[in-house]
Amino acid sequence: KGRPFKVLVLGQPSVGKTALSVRFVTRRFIGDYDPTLERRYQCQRKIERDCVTFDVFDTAGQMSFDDDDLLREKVRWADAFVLVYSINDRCSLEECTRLKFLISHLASKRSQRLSLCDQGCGGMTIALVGNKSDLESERMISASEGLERSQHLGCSVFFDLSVRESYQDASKVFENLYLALKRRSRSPRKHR
Ligand SMILES: Nc1nc2c(ncn2[C@@H]2O[C@H](COP(=O)(O)OP(=O)(O)OP(=O)(O)O)[C@@H](O)[C@H]2O)c(=O)[nH]1
Repeated sequence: KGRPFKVLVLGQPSVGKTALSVRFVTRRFIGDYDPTLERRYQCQRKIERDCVTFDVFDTAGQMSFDDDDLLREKVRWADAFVLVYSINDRCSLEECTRLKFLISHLASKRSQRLSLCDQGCGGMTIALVGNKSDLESERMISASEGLERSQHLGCSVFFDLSVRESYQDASKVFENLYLALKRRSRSPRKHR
């Protein structure tokens, strides 16, 4: 109790990682940010009966992890992950797939080294988020394709949403991620 729930937000530049994190923490949609900065935000939410402190690490897109060491450090830090793509950019969805395999690889090395069952034998709690659904006319990835990909990648949470239009949806990403991790830690022996 009292330990923050640490969430790492990842994805290609300009998909809306900062917009999503800021929307969740402040309820506001803020249009433009300095793309070079990494930011960390904290906030508290009551979820079911728990008072949860969220620690959200919004990574800068440009460091899209060609450098494995940087990512390794962050994977070690995080309890759960949010992978963001933009529904009008297919490359950004492929980047989420790449990041999922990269973080799984780094996390499995971590649990092997420690030889412990960490959050369900190396399984990870991940949300896949397709952002900018307000740009319907530019859509390249349907919601059902996004959902299918999330299932294929073993993600616990999927949303096709617009951070611009919905605080509720942005907030649910983080809340559902917390609930998914909680469910999972209740059954720690379950393999994925
Ligand atoms: N139409 C629309 N634009 C959005 C939405 N969310 C974010 N944007 C815009 O997308 C652009 C990039 O948003 P950011 O939040 O800076 O994206 P990021 O992934 O943090 O980008 P980097 O910091 O470069 O990694 C900005 O111009 C936002 O206003 C959305 O839901 N709809």
